[in-house]
Amino acid sequence: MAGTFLLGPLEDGNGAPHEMQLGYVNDDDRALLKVIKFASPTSAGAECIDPECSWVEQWVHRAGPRKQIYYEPREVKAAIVTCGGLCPGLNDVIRQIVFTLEKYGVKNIVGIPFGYRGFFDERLSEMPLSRRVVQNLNLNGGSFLGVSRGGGKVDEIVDSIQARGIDMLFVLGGNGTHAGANAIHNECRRRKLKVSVVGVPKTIDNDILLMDKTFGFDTAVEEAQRAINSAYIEAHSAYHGIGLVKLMGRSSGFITMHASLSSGQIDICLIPEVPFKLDGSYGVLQHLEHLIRTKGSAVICVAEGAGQELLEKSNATDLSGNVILSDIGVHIQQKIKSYFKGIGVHADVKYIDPTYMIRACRANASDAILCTVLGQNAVHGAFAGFSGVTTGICNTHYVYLPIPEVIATPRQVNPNSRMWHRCLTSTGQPDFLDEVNNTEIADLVLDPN
Ligand SMILES: Nc1ncnc2c1ncn2[C@@H]1O[C@H](COP(=O)(O)OP(=O)(O)OP(=O)(O)O)[C@@H](O)[C@H]1O
Ligand SMILES: O=P(O)(O)OC[C@H]1O[C@](O)(CO)[C@@H](O)[C@@H]1O
Ligand SMILES: [Mg+2]
Repeated sequence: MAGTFLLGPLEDGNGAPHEMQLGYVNDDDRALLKVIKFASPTSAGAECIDPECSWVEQWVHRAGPRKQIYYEPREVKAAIVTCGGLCPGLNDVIRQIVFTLEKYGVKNIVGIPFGYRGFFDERLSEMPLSRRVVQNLNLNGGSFLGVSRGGGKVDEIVDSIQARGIDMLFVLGGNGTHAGANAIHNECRRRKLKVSVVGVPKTIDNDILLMDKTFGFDTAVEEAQRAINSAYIEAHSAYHGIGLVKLMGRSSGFITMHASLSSGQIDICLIPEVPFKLDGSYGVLQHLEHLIRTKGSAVICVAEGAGQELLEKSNATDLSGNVILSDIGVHIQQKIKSYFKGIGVHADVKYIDPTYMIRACRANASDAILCTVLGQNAVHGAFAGFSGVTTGICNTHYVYLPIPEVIATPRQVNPNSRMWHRCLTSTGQPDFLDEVNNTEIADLVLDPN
């Protein structure tokens, strides 16, 4: 059921609509996924398939509107769902999906409330969406539709999709949400349902593979700097002041690394990807003592997933099965206090945990643009007949990627990358490991993951 997509209500000189001849993406357009040819596996940030670092060209579908579309817009029912934790820009993406669907001529657009839960909790009703409803959503953080974790069997969700007559499902979420979206896509295929399931990756953690970044990340970094700046001011205004800021990042330290770099106020940056020890020689506490004795103050930025091996495990999980982490921020705060008490040196520790404040704010300008492009491309992808894909930006180009490829593992900071080395140069911190563990660094350097 292919048709022609008119690019908006453009008018000729006489006020009559006309068809845009340019501006479409050709189905065979591709973007190159990797753009560096590494000469050696030891080269900074290298990702190699063999010791020679053989060059493998990997191409992905270019995103954007196609001249031929797969659905008849007036017959389409489209649904949007937002799952997982909050992220700046969710409302911007919802808004752009609705705008773009309406441009195609889709009339039947609904929001599924509170994540996947909205598909199976009978107390929750779908929300009709239109330009009028979503017009000002971008002015606020959060999700207009609500979010949730956990629950819902894929079978039941697909039963619900079938019963509601949904043709296009736009799924905004992180790794877990995308795993769900892929399972929904597979089940729809198994039942031979003509449903396009298209993802838009959402995560302040920036932990989705293959993409330059995910929406919400820039805003999170910018907001994190406010907390870092407060910690810096507190630390520098106190006698032997130590500021400690904990930021989100369950398994990836991107927010912590980028906020540390951009603020320029961090002396010690701790992320999940790089092991460290607190006690003993080469430990964080000893370096902190050195900073207090030489500079008089210090600021530490730690990702929530860092140093988990130093803490007692709770083994508890959230509703989605994600491990509930022990609080590394509180732990470090206590360790600093008792260390300085033990050596008889005054230390004034101020601990700031801005995590939810960072996640709940509205998107900044650069994320607002990214959300606009991703939201619009999600709709173009569905109309092109794609399913089981997600939208992203790779090497500055907008593309569609198969969901399994981007969620195979969480994307992590490569400790051998130039960016981590820039961070170390900026903070001036040493490696917080003793000689025995220094072999672990060598392992990390050679491991592209
Ligand atoms: N493997 C899976 N198959 C089907 N559904 C899943 C799977 N993993 C997670 N989900 C569902 O996806 C939704 C979101 O998952 P989760 O809470 O892990 O958030 P997320 O999308 O990873 O976002 P965040 O980055 O905020 O953690 C939940 O409703 C969860 O039940
Ligand atoms: O407290 P919640 O809502 O489960 O979310 C916390 C999680 O959200 C994330 O930011 C991902 O969205 C993780 O880094 C963090 O562990
Ligand atoms: Mg997740």
